[in-house]
Amino acid sequence: MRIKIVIAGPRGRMGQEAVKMVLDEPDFQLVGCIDRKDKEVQVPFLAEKGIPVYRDAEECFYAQEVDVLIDLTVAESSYDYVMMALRKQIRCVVGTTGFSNEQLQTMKATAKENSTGCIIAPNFALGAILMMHFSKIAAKFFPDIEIIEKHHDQKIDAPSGTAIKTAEMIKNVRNSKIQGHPDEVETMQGARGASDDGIRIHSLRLPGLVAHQEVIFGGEGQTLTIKHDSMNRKSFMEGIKLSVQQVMNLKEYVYGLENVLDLA
Ligand SMILES: NC(=O)C1=CN([C@@H]2O[C@H](COP(=O)(O)OP(=O)(O)OC[C@H]3O[C@@H](n4cnc5c(N)ncnc54)[C@H](OP(=O)(O)O)[C@@H]3O)[C@@H](O)[C@H]2O)C=CC1
Ligand SMILES: O=C(O)C1=N[C@H](C(=O)O)C[C@H](O)C1
Repeated sequence: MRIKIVIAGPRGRMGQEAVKMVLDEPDFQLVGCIDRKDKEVQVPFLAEKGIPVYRDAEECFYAQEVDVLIDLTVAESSYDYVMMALRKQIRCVVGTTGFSNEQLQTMKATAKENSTGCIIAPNFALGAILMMHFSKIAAKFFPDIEIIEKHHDQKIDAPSGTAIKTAEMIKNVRNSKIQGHPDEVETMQGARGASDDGIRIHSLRLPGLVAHQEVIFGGEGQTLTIKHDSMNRKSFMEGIKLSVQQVMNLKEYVYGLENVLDLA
């Protein structure tokens, strides 16, 4: 039996790539898409294959038998789609970033209440998962850390979901630390970037970029840089594919792809 999938956000940069990936994967079946624009708006590949596009998520979930919702939209809509899906015991694979902690906690609780799998992955690129994993290891030895994330200039949220997740993973192994000079002064607001428990996060937005992150560790007489670059959005597709396969066997919420990979 093929896994029946609905994609939310099929016109987006990620959504278009995900539509191609799902259509190319013999074990997957794209049964519909959710798009906020009218049905007349053409989404590449969908019309010619006769795949229905729904403006209303409720209508989509009512009309189609769905195993997995893949959401690649914005936090505001994603939260509503995911909550609706989980309440109908439809598993979710979510790449969307920019959720509040409260939204994440509510989705977690709803997945549990409905015994339904939900993978929220701020980054689906396997290299990015390793970059975060290696950073967690390095942080045990080098507690002075700055994260520089660089993205295309159409990205809405800052810092990136990946940078937030990286800092969170590091905080699990590093004691709280105020970095830099204790009397440090910003003569221009924002010069030192954001601070998450002392870890500095800098967000660059430029045309020409896709998705890139460096985690820089400083120690006595040395620095260590762990860096990952996504050159295109195909880099995320292997992780989405894996998440769809894994979520079929899950009955709860998982935040981060490292939790379904064997990194030992
Ligand atoms: N986890 C990962 O590995 C990755 C995650 N991302 C994340 O995925 C998300 C999508 O990224 P990307 O494809 O570049 O973004 P795009 O802006 O290209 O696509 C977003 C899509 O969501 C739609 N959308 C926007 N607002 C709403 C709304 N209120 N209701 C319904 N649909 C809406 C947009 O429609 P419209 O055109 O009408 O605005 C568009 O089709 C982002 O959160 C991004 O951070 C991105 C890359 C990798
Ligand atoms: O918006 C993007 O493009 C990306 N968003 C994700 C994030 O916020 O970390 C993942 C990747 O960096 C690309």
